Amino acid sequence: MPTTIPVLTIDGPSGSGKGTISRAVADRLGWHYLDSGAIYRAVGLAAAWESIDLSDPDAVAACAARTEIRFESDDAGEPRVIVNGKDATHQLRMETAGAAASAIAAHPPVRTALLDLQKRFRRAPGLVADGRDMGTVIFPDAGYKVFLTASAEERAKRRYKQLKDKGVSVNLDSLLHEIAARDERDAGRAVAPLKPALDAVLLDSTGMPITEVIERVLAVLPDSLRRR
Ligand SMILES: Nc1ncnc2c1ncn2[C@@H]1O[C@H](COP(=O)(O)OP(=O)(O)O)[C@@H](O)[C@H]1O
Ligand SMILES: Nc1ccn([C@H]2C[C@H](O)[C@@H](COP(=O)(O)OP(=O)(O)O)O2)c(=O)n1
Repeated sequence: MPTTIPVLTIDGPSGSGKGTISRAVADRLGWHYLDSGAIYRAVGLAAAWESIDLSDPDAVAACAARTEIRFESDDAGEPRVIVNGKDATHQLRMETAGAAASAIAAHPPVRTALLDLQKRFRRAPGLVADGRDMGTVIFPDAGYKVFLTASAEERAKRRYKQLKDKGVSVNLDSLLHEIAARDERDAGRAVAPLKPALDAVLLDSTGMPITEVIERVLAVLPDSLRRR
């Protein structure tokens, strides 16, 4: 039976603001939130914990199928990601985890193993789904789709500031290099590559304050859904 639970997809490259904007919009709407990148990051981390060769599609897919991932909030309401019972929130945000996620995400059997898990996030009253293939593969029937971008330089600067604020020592040039390499791999893979859905609204957030991006994304929805 076709579902009528509304979905807003927000896809785009690393550092474009998907997580920040998706969380804020989900909060404003009172909808659920799917951080699909955290799922790929968690599988990459779990595979590393088990010393699995990340270039082995079947071994990583088997690991994806048995990895337990829980999304929780701490006492301050901050999101925590628990992987196989361990709080991996901090580790998952490192660029090394992003690179591992991007590597294992290129394997078709890994993506297949994670399909149902992602689709199950579609629950009433609605879902904001953040990733690379939310509007193209996971929720192609979503009524509302945004493809969020920003220049590579701006995205690297945002990530630099984000990691520095977390006390992580980083180098802007190497971040720019890593982000460009990840963009290329995510957009160049054969299965579910990073690309806008044909029916997505393109939004370039270069130089645009977060508050304005949130309003522009909310404007994609009809009034009836924006009112709570
Ligand atoms: N429009 C914006 N202007 C300035 N900084 C932004 C903007 N959008 C997001 N950021 C900041 O950039 C960093 C990366 O954003 P994030 O939401 O993690 O991106 P993504 O999920 O696409 O990788 C965060 O520190 C966030 O606060
Ligand atoms: N739907 C998704 C989400 C993420 N991935 C892969 C590709 C990305 O480089 C990594 C990490 O994604 P994530 O959204 O956490 O990364 P950023 O926050 O955008 O830097 O996972 C994917 O292939 N498909």
